[in-house]
Amino acid sequence: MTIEFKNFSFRYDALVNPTLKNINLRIERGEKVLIIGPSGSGKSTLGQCINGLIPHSVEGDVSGELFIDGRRASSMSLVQYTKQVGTVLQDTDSQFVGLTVGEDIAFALKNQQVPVGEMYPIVKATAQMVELEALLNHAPHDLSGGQKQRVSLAGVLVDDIDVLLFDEPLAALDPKTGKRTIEIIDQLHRDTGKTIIIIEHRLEDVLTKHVDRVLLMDNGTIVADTTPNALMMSDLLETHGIRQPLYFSALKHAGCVLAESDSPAYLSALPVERFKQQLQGWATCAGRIVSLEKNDSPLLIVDGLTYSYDGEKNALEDISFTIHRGELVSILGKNGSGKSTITKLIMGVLAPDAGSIIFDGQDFNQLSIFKRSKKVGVVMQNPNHMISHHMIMDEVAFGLKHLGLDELEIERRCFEVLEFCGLSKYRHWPVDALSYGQKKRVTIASILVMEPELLILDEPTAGQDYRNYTAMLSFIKRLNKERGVTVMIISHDLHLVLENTTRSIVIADSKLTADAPMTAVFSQPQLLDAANLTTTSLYELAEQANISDINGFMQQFIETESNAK
Ligand SMILES: Nc1ncnc2c1ncn2[C@@H]1O[C@H](COP(=O)(O)OP(=O)(O)OP(=O)(O)O)[C@@H](O)[C@H]1O
Ligand SMILES: Nc1ncnc2c1ncn2[C@@H]1O[C@H](COP(=O)(O)OP(=O)(O)OP(=O)(O)O)[C@@H](O)[C@H]1O
Repeated sequence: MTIEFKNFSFRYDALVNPTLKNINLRIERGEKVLIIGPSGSGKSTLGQCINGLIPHSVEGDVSGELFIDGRRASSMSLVQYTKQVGTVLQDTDSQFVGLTVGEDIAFALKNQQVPVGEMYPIVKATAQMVELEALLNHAPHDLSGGQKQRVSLAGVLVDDIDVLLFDEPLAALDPKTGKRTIEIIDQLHRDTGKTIIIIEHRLEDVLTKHVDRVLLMDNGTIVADTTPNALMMSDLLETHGIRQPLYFSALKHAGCVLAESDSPAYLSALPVERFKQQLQGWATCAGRIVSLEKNDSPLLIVDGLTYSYDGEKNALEDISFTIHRGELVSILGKNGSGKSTITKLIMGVLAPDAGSIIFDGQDFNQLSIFKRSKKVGVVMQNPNHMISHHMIMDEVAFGLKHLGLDELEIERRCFEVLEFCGLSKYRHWPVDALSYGQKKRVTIASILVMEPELLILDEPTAGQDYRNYTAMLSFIKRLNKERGVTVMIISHDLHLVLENTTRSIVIADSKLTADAPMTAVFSQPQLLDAANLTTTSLYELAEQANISDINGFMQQFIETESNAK
């Protein structure tokens, strides 16, 4: 099945200017295409044109033509689209139709009129692919963020359709599941010859497997349509604010000169042997040992925390850790290991079955949710779960209004935070008119504006492009350094954790498995494996180049990068 856009433009009804401008693009049957680009550049909008949500569910003006398999898309019904294009959306919550995980996966099979007797083994095998078999009888809405994403992934894997569209499939997945997902998609592509379209910010993770073409979007247009290797050799990533893969940056820092024929887009294919000496030379400049500064000022002491949702299986088991004033700590772990549950217990949304939470010397279990929320600000994973106002400014100002501050002060603080979060030009916009990544920044702004003592960020960079990611992290770091806000980041983003936090707390299968400086965590493959984390491409590069002090190599990289900013 071919997809062809001819002089295609689209303008959302709510907006004055078109979001897609004069798109000319042909995707052949069986191609595997990656779409990258800054937040708000129009990637999801293009995806929605391919799966028919535009014009069937979203209103706006279309001009030009879109042909699906030679057929004019404007004459197709939504049902006709869904028979040809399967989608995994960025916001999985809006995608569930079944009461249980099993039903949800089976839904596509029902549509394909597969006999009930044949459904069960197919559902089970698909659930196994994405490690969901133990959750088949659970309600999708009771799952963790990453587990939900696996359910929608399984839903399209069983679909017998020609084109599979993945809109940020990795955003909520733990690194190992993310890697596995890319492998599954690749296998599916090779076995079935389906057309695969992946929209993703995590370029490096998608490129662990072959991709035929990369489309780079910016400001509603396709600014490059090229191969991954050619992309890497160009300055397009830098120009459009997209992060290069870590190993690629490290090679450049070490002065290695790469050519397109070296397959720079794929670490597995790179002739690392040739660069060994240079990398080793660069690594020996490092040789620092990172140790944490002693900090004797505990802010949050979690002791023996245990919680079960169903009274049978513990979602958290005897978790103890201390966060000191002024620290920037990360919490890492598998999907469903209990990370968000810790936040819910700290905030008082859930009460622990056992254990205590002491904040600034006070027993938090004795305080109301409201009192806790004045001290601890939480930014949840899914922005659509947090936003309750129609207009952006109202959303950000809400908490301050509740505190009874005067209008001018509210406006000043909101503006400052919106500016920091790269949102000031949108402040009078409705929230609905924002992309997912932009909405995420609104939720961060609405919490930051309250100036909490402890800020808990659940996946702050999911769905963010590198420019916004860097701006936001430098804001968080400034808050941390200059205003002394203590920060706890729950994340699957290993780059973020490695480069921005000093200590990592690792949870695996409801238990705490490590609490150590992050470079120490990242140089222990076994520990990472148990928590479904992966080694980063920096680690892999260092290993392939026989570098003995991998910890030092990573530290050297982090310092070089932060000096370059
Ligand atoms: N439902 C909508 N109504 C009005 N405008 C919208 C709507 N959805 C998106 N937009 C606008 O279209 C622009 C592009 O959004 P889109 O979701 O396609 O970007 P994206 O490249 O996928 O971004 P991200 O990486 O942040 O998800 C956004 O700046 C936003 O203003
Ligand atoms: N409301 C709920 N009802 C029942 N079980 C739940 C509920 N919320 C979460 N769980 C279960 O508790 C466990 C821990 O979930 P939690 O959301 O804390 O995981 P997480 O580490 O934050 O995962 P992710 O990385 O996917 O966000 C999971 O197995 C999940 O299925």
